[in-house]
Amino acid sequence: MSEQTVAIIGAGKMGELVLAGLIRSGHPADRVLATARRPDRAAELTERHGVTVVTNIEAATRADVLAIGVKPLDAGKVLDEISSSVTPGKLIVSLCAGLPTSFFANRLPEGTPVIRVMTNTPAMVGHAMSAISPGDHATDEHVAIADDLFKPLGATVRVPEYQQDAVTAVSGSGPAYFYLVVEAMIEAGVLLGLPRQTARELAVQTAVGSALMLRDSGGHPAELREAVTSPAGTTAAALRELERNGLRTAFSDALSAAHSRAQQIAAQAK
Ligand SMILES: NC(=O)C1=CN([C@@H]2O[C@H](COP(=O)(O)OP(=O)(O)OC[C@H]3O[C@@H](n4cnc5c(N)ncnc54)[C@H](OP(=O)(O)O)[C@@H]3O)[C@@H](O)[C@H]2O)C=CC1
Ligand SMILES: O=C(O)[C@@H]1CCC=N1
Repeated sequence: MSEQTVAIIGAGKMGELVLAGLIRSGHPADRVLATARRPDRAAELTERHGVTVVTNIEAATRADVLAIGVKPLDAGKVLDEISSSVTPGKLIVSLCAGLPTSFFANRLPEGTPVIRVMTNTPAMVGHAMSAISPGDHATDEHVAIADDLFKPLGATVRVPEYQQDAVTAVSGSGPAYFYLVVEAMIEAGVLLGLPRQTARELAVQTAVGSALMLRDSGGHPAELREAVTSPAGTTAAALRELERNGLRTAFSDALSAAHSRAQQIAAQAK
C-alpha cells in the first residue's frame, strides 16, 4: 500500500480524514494527492498535511487508488471528468452514501474495480466505524487496500454491498443520533437546575463510559440497562417515560427514513 499513490478526489470533511489517516499511518506524503473545488480549500489542505493538490484529471492519471469523497450528487460529474484517465490497474474507493458500486462501474472503463465504504465522523478521534464492500471486479487484494486506507481511522468491517444502506442508517448517520441524545440530556439537566457546563460534563462522560462498557464488557445492552435499573428506582421512572414517548419506534422510524433516503439519493444521482 505504501508503494501506491492515493488520491482523494473531493477532499472535504471525510476525504480530509482519510488523507490525515494515511499520513498518520506513515504513508509517504509525496504519494498522497488531493483535489478541491476552491483554491482556498486547496491551500488549506497543503498547509495542514503537506500534500499536493492537483486537478481531478491529474489525480486520476497519477494515482493508483482513487478515493471519491465528493457528495453523492456530485459524483456523476466527477466520474465523467476522470473516466478516460482511469486506466487498467486503478482502484476506485467510494465514500459516497447511497451510491452502489455499479453507479461507478457503469461510468468507468469496463472491469474497473470499485469498493464502497461507509465510514463515520468519529474518524476524527480514531474511532470510526468503516464498513467495506467490494463491487463486481474488486478482489480480496483490493479489499485489503481499502482496509489499509480506513484502518488508521478506526474499526473496519466487511459487509455485503446490499447491506450498505442499512449500514449508512446505523453507523454512517449514527453519530448524529448520539449527539442529539446527549444534547437533549444536557438541556434536561439545565431544566433541572444544573449549570450548563456541569450538565455537559455529566452527560458526555456518561456517554463515553456507557459506550466503553458496551464495547468492552460484551454485555447485551438490555442486560447493562437492567443493571442500572433498581426496583422502584429513578431509572425505572425515567425509562417508563422514554418508552411512553415512543423512543424505540422513533429510532426504528428514523433509521428507516435514513435507509429510504440513501435509496432516493441513488435514484437522484445522475
Ligand atoms: N459527513 C459524514 O458524516 C459522512 C459523509 N459520507 C459521505 O462522504 C462524502 C463526503 O461528505 P462530506 O465530507 O461530509 O462532504 P464535504 O462537502 O465536506 O466534502 C465534499 C468535498 O468535495 C468537493 N468537491 C465537490 N465537487 C468537486 C469537484 N468537482 N472536484 C473537486 N472537489 C469537489 C467539495 O468542495 P467544496 O468545499 O467547494 O464544496 C467538498 O470539499 C459524501 O459522499 C457523503 O455521503 C459518508 C459517511 C459519513
Ligand atoms: O447525511 C449524510 O447523507 C451522510 C452520510 C452518512 C452521514 N452523513
